[in-house]
Amino acid sequence: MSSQNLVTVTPDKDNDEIAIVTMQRPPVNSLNLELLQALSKTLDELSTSDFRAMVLTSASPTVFSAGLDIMEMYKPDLKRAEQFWSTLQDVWLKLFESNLITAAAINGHAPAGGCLLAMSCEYRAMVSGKYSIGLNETALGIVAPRWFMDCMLNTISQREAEIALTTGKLFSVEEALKVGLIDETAKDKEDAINKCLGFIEKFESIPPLPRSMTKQKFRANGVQWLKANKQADIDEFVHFLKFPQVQQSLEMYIHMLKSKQNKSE
Ligand SMILES: CCCCCCCCCCC/C=C/C(=O)SCCNC(=O)CCNC(=O)[C@H](O)C(C)(C)COP(=O)(O)OP(=O)(O)OC[C@H]1O[C@@H](n2cnc3c(N)ncnc32)[C@H](O)[C@@H]1OP(=O)(O)O
Repeated sequence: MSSQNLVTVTPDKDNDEIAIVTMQRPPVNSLNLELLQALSKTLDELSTSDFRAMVLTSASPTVFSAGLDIMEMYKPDLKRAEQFWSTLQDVWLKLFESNLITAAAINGHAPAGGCLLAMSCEYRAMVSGKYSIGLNETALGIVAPRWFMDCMLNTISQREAEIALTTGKLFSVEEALKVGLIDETAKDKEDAINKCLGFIEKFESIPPLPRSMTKQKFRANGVQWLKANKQADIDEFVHFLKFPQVQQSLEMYIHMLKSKQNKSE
């Protein structure tokens, strides 16, 4: 699949000022360099378009996004790893600070980088079911970067965030609702999108510029550090990938994912 098709943008059927942005990298929308590049390009295009709002969702029936593609971190080509991390930083900054009203219709699992994308939006409706969402990096033997943490702190309390991150917690849909990691539950994807549209409607009579400036001021603390330390953050990521223990943890995690599949056959 060409990178152009990894993300689609379609106007909402009832309101052409709202973009439905769909990630479609089967099987689980894991965020590899190409999907991140497609998201980055989409966010650039949206920022200069007539759309005033976007709903981020997924074409998978059970997964919003499985987070970063682990294969980008396992025995990586270091030049590509740099580009990968830099593109992830850009996607996060563009989404977190977007002038548009942003909402996530979380139609399935959203671990780690998937949770980051959802938390970067202003509103989250998640389909009920046996899905999970959270920053589970420590469970993989890796450490969520500071800006992932800042993003979670913009969403739930510091105490809940610290416990969740140190334990690598993946919240069930009910737990996520209880701590405020999501705003609403939905019965299916269409319902989740409708709930996001309901949130977007609240801004019908609010002028866009003061709205987006207010949002960006609220979010400024979280982004300042990354903007000032972009290269240092890339260097740290690449350095981190060189640790044998990190590679070993990733290898074990990949085996675990594959054996999980064998068990259910
Ligand atoms: C000191 C400070 C230093 C800081 C430096 C930075 C350090 C690095 C920090 C990096 C931050 C990382 C963020 C991340 O996002 S890591 C990724 C975390 N993701 C996960 O843990 C999710 C893993 N996946 C799952 O749990 C399940 O796949 C899921 C529940 C999402 C769906 O389950 P389902 O049963 O539907 O699907 P399968 O498990 O059978 O998966 C289908 C195939 O997809 C492959 N897969 C799944 N997830 C990933 C992934 N994240 N990356 C790559 N590939 C993935 C899976 O292996 C199956 O593949 P095959 O069909 O080939 O077997």
